[in-house]
Amino acid sequence: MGKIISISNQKGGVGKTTTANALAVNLKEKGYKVLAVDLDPQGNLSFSAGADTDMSATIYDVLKGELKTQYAVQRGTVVDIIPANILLSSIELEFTGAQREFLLRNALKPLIPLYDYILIDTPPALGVLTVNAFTASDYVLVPMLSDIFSLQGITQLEETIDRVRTQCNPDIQILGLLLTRHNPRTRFSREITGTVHMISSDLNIPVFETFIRESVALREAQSLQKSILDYAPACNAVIDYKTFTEELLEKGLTPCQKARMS
Ligand SMILES: Nc1ncnc2c1ncn2[C@@H]1O[C@H](COP(=O)(O)OP(=O)(O)OP(=O)(O)O)[C@@H](O)[C@H]1O
Repeated sequence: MGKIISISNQKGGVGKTTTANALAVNLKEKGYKVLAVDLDPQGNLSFSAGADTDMSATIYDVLKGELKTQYAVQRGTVVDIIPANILLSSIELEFTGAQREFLLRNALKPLIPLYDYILIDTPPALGVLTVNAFTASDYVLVPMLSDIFSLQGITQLEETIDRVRTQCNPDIQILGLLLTRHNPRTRFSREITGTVHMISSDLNIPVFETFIRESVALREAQSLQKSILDYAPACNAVIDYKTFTEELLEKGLTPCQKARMS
C-alpha cells in the first residue's frame, strides 16, 4: 500500500514544488513507483514534470467527480502526475458542502495499491485544498527557508494539522522541517537555524539533518522540464536532495508493501 505525503507550508516560495519534484525523482530512481499530485492551482509541479494542463484532465475534474482518478494520471517527463491548472482555484467557492475535506482522500483511494509513494504539492495557503491534502495524507513534510517569516508560520501550520488530526484524519504525522536554499556559512542563517531547532523542540516537530543548498541548476531543470538527476547530478542541491531522500527512508518512510508494477 502506498504512502501519501503532503509537501506543505502556507508560506509561498519556500521550495514545496521543488521538493516534491526532487523527492519524486529520487524515489523513482530508487525503484519505487511514484505518483505526484499537483494540488496547487499555479500548476508549477505539472509544468516541471512535463504534464499537459491545457487539453488534458486535471485534479479539478477529479475533485468535481467528473472523471475517475485513474484517467487523470499522465506519464510526465519526470514522473507520473495528476496535473493542476488555474481552474482549481475556484474549488474554495464551488465546494461548500459537508464532507468537502474528504474529496481528495476518496479520489486517491483506488491509486494507493498502484504506487509506493503519492506526493502531493500543496498551495501556499491553509484553505480547503490544503486541508484536503492533509486529510488524504499519512505524512506532512514541511520545507522552509531559514528566515523569520517562515518561522512565524510554523505554529499556524501545526495548529491546522492538529485540527485535521482531530476532525478528519487521526493518523496524520509530521515528518519534519526541511531547510531549503540554506547557506550555513552566514551568521544569520546559523542564528535562525538555532531558533528553528528551539521552535521545533517546543512543537515536537523534528528538523531534518540534511538541508538543501541553493543551486541555480534546479531552476533550470524545472524550466526545461527535465529530471534534476539527468540535468545536473553533481550540483549541490541535487546531491542534497539525494541525501535527504536517504535520510527520509532511513527514518522509517518505507511503504508497507511494494506496489504492483502497472
Ligand atoms: N535549492 C534551490 N536552489 C535554487 N533555487 C531554488 C531552490 N529551491 C527552490 N528554488 C527556486 O525558488 C523558487 C520557489 O520554489 P518553489 O516553487 O519550489 O516554492 P513553492 O514553495 O512551491 O512556491 P509556491 O508557494 O509559490 O507554490 C522557484 O523558482 C524554484 O526554482
